[in-house]
Amino acid sequence: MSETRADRELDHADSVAAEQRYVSMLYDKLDELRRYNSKRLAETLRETGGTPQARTERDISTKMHIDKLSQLSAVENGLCFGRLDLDSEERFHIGRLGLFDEENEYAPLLIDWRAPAARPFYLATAASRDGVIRRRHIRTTRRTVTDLEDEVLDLDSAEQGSHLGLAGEATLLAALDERRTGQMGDIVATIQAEQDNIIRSGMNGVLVVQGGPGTGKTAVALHRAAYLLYTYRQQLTKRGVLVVGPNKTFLRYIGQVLPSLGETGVLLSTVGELYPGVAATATETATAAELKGRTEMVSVLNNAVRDRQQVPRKYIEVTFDREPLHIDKSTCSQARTKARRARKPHNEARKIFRREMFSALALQVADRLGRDLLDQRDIDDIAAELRADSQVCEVLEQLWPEIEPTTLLDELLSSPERMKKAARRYFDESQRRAMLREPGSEWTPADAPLLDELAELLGEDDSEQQQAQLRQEREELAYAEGVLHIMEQDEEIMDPERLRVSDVLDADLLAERNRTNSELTAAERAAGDRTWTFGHVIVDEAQELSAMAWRVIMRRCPSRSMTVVGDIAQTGSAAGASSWHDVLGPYVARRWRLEELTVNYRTPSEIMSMATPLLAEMDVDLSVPTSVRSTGIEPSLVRTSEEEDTARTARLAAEELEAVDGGHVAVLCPPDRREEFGGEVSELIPRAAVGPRPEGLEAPVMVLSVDQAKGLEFDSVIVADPAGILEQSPRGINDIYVALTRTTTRLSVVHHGDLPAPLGPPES
Ligand SMILES: Nc1ncnc2c1ncn2[C@@H]1O[C@H](COP(=O)(O)OP(=O)(O)OP(=O)(O)O)[C@@H](O)[C@H]1O
Repeated sequence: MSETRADRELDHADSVAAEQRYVSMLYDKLDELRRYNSKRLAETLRETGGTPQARTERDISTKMHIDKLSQLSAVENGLCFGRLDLDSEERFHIGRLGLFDEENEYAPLLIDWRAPAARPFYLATAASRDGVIRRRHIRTTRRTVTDLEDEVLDLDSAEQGSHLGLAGEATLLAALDERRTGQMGDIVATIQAEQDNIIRSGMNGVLVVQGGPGTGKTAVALHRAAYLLYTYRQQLTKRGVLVVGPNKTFLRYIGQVLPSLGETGVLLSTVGELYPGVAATATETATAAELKGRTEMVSVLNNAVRDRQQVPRKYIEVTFDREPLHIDKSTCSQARTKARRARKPHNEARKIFRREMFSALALQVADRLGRDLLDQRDIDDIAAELRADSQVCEVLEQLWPEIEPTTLLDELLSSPERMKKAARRYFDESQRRAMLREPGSEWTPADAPLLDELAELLGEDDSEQQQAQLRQEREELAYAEGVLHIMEQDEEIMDPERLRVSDVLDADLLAERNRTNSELTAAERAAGDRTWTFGHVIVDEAQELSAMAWRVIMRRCPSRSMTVVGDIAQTGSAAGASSWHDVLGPYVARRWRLEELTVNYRTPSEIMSMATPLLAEMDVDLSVPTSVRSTGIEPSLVRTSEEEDTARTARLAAEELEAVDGGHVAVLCPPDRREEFGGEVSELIPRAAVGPRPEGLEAPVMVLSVDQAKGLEFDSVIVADPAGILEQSPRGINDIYVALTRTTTRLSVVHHGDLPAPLGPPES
């Protein structure tokens, strides 16, 4: 007898009910663990005194319970999302962390998605089952099971399978159709096979992940960080993992993904922030940024440092011991050669220069007094007097000053003479002029790698350490506040009657305890330390980095255990990459491996049909990713007049905001018209955010230039004045390509005059 629809619905309801029982049991287990850790933490925090060793042990156990609690609170949503039924009649539930049954020989109740046993959940196909007969996707809202999707892996399904080989297609599409929230979410429940292979690729060496827009490169990179931390925990907790992103807005956009996977020990940073103590956020011309990003700058900076190691033309006369003393060319020249030969950074070699100078000058003074009458002790005394003499010291300071990276770079970039001396072999006059600026100007992102390079050439100094210390203290405080917050949340869930943690501890006190026990995670310590080297480095939007920025990153990762993620076709900055080989060759020759992602999860096929022809215009040999979704919504072309285009765009933004019903809209326009469009849009939609402010991600509408929207996505995108974008960008077509592919659903192009050629033929 054939199964009726009603039968199937009944079966489905039974299955949902059975899964609900299992999932509820898992949440009970989670609560039990939270209660246990919370109690243990409260106990350790209340203990005082004891031997230093007892204190250290207590601190370690405090830290352990805190980490465990934050991990347990991170997995609250979507704790369990899958089940595997195997040929062997075994059944495993898959989720965000591992849970075990202590009373039953630690049998697994829930398998961490990163464990080898969970792998078939992502990889098994009907053609290659790996012992799996059924894969079940379990959808939940809070603690309630809302739906199930079963994939029976048999030959029938192998024949009917999705043409893109997608696993859990309905669950995947449901996830992709959700409104965007302004924050990237994790994809742990719906990782696809090609993504899983990259996530679990071995840690050593450089892995390059090339993929078109929306192929999940960022998502994959972050899940890979979580996977590596799980698999190589010992190695990586010591040195930490660094994720480098293009700007602060992007970092804020991706900031919740790792915590939602229970990982907090990862440092997210821009290249600029890797130089602690300096906010490199000012803007400058694209030309200046591009020139500063070239490798020639290494020689320029080297010259600029050597230019601070002077010898007088003849001599400089000072009065010492009421007699004239000549600080002469030959003495200085010999001391300088010795100091340079030591091959130490300038500020460290300075000590050698001074030591040589004081000894030589002491001999000069001794000669004057009659050297035969003096023994070595007398000469040492003279040298000591010279060291204490302010006039002598002042001259030596002029000849070989102690100098900080910020001072040197500021003086170099604001002095045509210094620039000429250091850069004339590499940059012509107009290029040098393009880099010049007022003394004391704010730092730009392209300055940060130069400061970092200079820090290497000059050597460490105290001020940098002090800044690092300050920053660390701030972070400790923020961390402690976070801990209290987590503990309070847990208390709220479990035991409202108990003494609140904040009644016995405050954030300052907890930060103080952390400071003394120095049990910060590697990532937290690394944030304030320029010389920190990481266990693994992940670089996102890697195509945008200049040659100088790559040098900073490579210095942070001498092991070259790296994941480099990007899309050569999306390179927007003139200093960015046009081939991975050019970028990586200088550091690892050909020893890097390439993986490609081929499926576009973000941009619907209707929009890719408009974006794809642009690839042909770029000088890149890349295939177009295939869209998973089509929405039936064609891109809309809105022709307007030059005078009207801002007002029309603003009206359209308001209409789109209604259409996306609680979703997010972006207006992407040429950089120099951002304020103009921003002003008009804000008048109509006061909550709109103009420019790349991280908190702008929460606004319903953002007005951005294309480079500021890199890596982000929106429910609706309006590309305003495409001709202006093409004209103003060093890689205009790439920018239009990026702009068109930021949308998950709706796209409009507002143009005056004919639509620029790459977007289609002129309208009749
Ligand atoms: N397996 C998946 N399951 C669910 N969503 C996914 C999956 N893979 C990617 N996505 C979603 O697709 C969108 C694009 O992902 P992501 O931003 O990582 O792509 P990208 O390759 O970095 O894009 P771009 O280079 O254009 O910035 C995101 O919303 C992401 O959550």
